[in-house]
Amino acid sequence: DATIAARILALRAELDLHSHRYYVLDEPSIPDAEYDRLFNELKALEAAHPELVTADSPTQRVGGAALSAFGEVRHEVPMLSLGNAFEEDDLLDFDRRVREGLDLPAGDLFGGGAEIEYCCEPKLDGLAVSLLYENGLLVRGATRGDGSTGEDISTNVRTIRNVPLKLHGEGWPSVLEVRGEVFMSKAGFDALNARQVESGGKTFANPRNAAAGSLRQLDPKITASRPLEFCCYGIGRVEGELPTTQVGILQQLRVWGLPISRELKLAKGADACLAYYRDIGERRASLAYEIDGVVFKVNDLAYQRELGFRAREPRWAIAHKFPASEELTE
Ligand SMILES: NC(=O)n1nc(-c2ccco2)nc1N
Repeated sequence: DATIAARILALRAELDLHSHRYYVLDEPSIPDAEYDRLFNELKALEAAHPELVTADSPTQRVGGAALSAFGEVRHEVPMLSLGNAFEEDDLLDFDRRVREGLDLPAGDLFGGGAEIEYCCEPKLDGLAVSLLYENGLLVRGATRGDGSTGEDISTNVRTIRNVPLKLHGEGWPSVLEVRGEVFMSKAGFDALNARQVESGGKTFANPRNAAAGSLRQLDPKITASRPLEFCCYGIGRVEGELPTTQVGILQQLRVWGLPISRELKLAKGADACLAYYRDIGERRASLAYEIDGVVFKVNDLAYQRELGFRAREPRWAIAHKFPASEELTE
């Protein structure tokens, strides 16, 4: 009846708010035990009134039966990998190529000429994923695959606790494809391997393999049991309005409930990018997740479009890698 339906809607709204504060704002608002109590109350009410269940209810994260195979997804906007910089000079070359590509003055010996603004982030070492939202609802998830065709992992991405099943607030585009990295934290990885040893399951070599193996499970219940996280870093297909800078878009995605990197920064010019690279490099061991470099992207989207994509890599972005860690060379 109406009061039950109202209670169900109130519980969903409250649970979504707590998830948003916990996963996106990093400001938990209630103890986990209280969250679980509300969640169980909603689960019980929905079990008694199945006709009131909707796909965006927090109880609908873990799908049903295991798939026999993954469907295929065609990426309308190709998901490309990044070109690499290894040395400082490679980064300076990148900045020079960007300025040349935009017909901007190369800047005199003393670094004159308007500096290019870059959006800076750590390069998470997980696997790239596309999430498609239509009218604010999560309707599909896909792996990068070969950049043009990926695997449909929609039931599995729904089990990732910090992926919103429904966008927050309002004003989001009717079609919004977001791209980001699915990864496992160092602590989550260690705990998973410990559990695998206990249960006689196989252990994983590193968090990236663990994330890939967990996400590409045909049984969503296994994926749901793995400590996966998602971090947004860009967009694909969009029908509607978005801010006109990379940083502005990411900050807007966060408002709509999508998690972004807490290390996001705007840098003016190549020297500021080098300072960011050095700062993240110094803090790398203490980060909660594995990274293999940092990523610099031209912040102005009009500039990004003007620079376009060379063959298979964006001209407007570069991954600046750290030296491979010593254990890899043993
Ligand atoms: N792995 C990672 O953290 N990435 N990957 C990109 C990317 C890949 C292609 C365009 O952008 N950006 C970030 N922060």
